[in-house]
Amino acid sequence: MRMAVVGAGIVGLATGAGFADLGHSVQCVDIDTGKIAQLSRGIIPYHEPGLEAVVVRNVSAGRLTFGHEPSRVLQEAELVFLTVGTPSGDTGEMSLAALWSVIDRFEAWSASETRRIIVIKSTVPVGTAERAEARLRNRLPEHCLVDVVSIPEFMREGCAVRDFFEPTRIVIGSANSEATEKLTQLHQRLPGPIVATDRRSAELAKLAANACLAVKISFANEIAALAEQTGADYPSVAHSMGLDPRIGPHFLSAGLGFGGSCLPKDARALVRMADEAGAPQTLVEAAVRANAMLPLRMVRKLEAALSDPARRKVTLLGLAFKPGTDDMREAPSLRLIAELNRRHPGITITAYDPEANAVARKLLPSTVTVCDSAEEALNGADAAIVVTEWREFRQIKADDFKNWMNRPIIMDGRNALDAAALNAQGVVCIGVGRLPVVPKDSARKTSEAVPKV
Ligand SMILES: NC(=O)c1ccc[n+]([C@@H]2O[C@H](COP(=O)([O-])OP(=O)(O)OC[C@H]3O[C@@H](n4cnc5c(N)ncnc54)[C@H](O)[C@@H]3O)[C@@H](O)[C@H]2O)c1
Ligand SMILES: O=c1ccn([C@@H]2O[C@H](COP(=O)(O)OP(=O)(O)O[C@H]3O[C@H](CO)[C@@H](O)[C@H](O)[C@H]3O)[C@@H](O)[C@H]2O)c(=O)[nH]1
Repeated sequence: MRMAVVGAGIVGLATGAGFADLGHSVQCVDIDTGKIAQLSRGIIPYHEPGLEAVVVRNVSAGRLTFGHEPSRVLQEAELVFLTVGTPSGDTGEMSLAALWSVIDRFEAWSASETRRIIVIKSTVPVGTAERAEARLRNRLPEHCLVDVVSIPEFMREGCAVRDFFEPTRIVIGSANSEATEKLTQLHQRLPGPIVATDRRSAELAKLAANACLAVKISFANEIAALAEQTGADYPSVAHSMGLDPRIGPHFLSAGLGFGGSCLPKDARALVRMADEAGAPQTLVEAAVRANAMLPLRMVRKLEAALSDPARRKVTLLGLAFKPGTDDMREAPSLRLIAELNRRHPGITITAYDPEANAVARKLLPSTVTVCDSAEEALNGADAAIVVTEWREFRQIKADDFKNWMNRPIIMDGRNALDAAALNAQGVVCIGVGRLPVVPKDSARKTSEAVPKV
């Protein structure tokens, strides 16, 4: 099938390259001409494991091409995926500016051509597919028959390629049975259940799924805080909870909370949309509020372990919003840096991320020194905070921490390190929701357990 993808970002590129790999002829279009120039040379503009190989092999096979003019795609492709960004507006609403700008530029196709299907894959408020179809039908000549369908995307960054080929589910929200049939056939080569539904239900299913994940994470973080206050060990609590199949083990990790370009913005958008619809989402609203407090909570814990932080050097291990990506959109590291600078003006901050350093250097204030290795960042540091649980950080030995740092104090914001082993070897490693470190040779009371230096 001849198809086009408009918006060659994380979703668009994985989708386009994926369908090309399944044998279709795909053109990926983006208004960012720099990005298109890079892609045409086989350069992937961001870190996404496995994507380069799929792009390169399909470009070589002539199945995947790139362009920067969305207006004519309906003349050339019978199926168009819209994967443009839908960022947060000023009050949490989702901005559909990019989506409407694409829809309003589509030119008519000739009367001899078949009906077109436009699939909205971007995450959008409920009712958007209907509005898009009405807008197109108003503007295009009568012979241009078009169906706008919602197939929300559930892939995760860092495993977008795997998630394309092994989706958890494919939700097809359509008002036209022929379109549903065509799209069902198209997706049948992929594993995962196909849910055929209406457009509004598909749109809400996407927003609700991300909001549910956000609520689960905030719940985990609040229980972890309670574990700290009551002397329980949160990872053990999470393990026990997760063994109940009704709860499940996923998305129960406590730490610095959820970031990225999806969970925070989609949860805010759901709250905003729900307020307007008269069905307030108080749980999701609370989850967003609880999440926003976590960086400050981490800084307070650092203050409990380190006197006069303004005169100290603190290292952030990890900057990306999660491992496997160089994406720093709404990364917890950004809020953490802002809190450190706000509460302790003059503090020295160094940072290192295995993949996000280049992005970070463009994004971070000049007060943060982005280093090329963990060793360089940790050199002479008075404390470190594990912000992103990259595997590389688990491999740093206790002796390395002790040799490189001025004081080996690690605030493990993702419970990623082996705290017990590090503590046993003289490194103070303080996790989230964990029992405080009790030095072997003393019977200190809990509140005195971590000596302040
Ligand atoms: N990132 C994810 O893992 C993920 C997963 C599922 C769903 N989503 C949703 O999918 C959508 C896209 O997300 P993303 O992370 O791929 O975004 P992205 O920012 O990586 O990519 C969006 C692309 O759209 C392009 N674009 C913007 N306006 C355009 C226009 N008028 N014409 C052509 N191209 C245009 C941008 O230049 C950019 O390359 C969002 O709605 C997001 O919420 C994202
Ligand atoms: O137990 C957990 C799990 C995740 N996180 C954090 O939550 C954020 C989001 O993680 P994840 O969901 O893995 O990343 P995304 O790539 O943003 O994927 C989410 O957002 C996408 C865009 O909508 C959806 O398609 C995916 O299904 C959904 O998981 C990250 O900051 C993680 O560190 C936690 O704090 N604790």
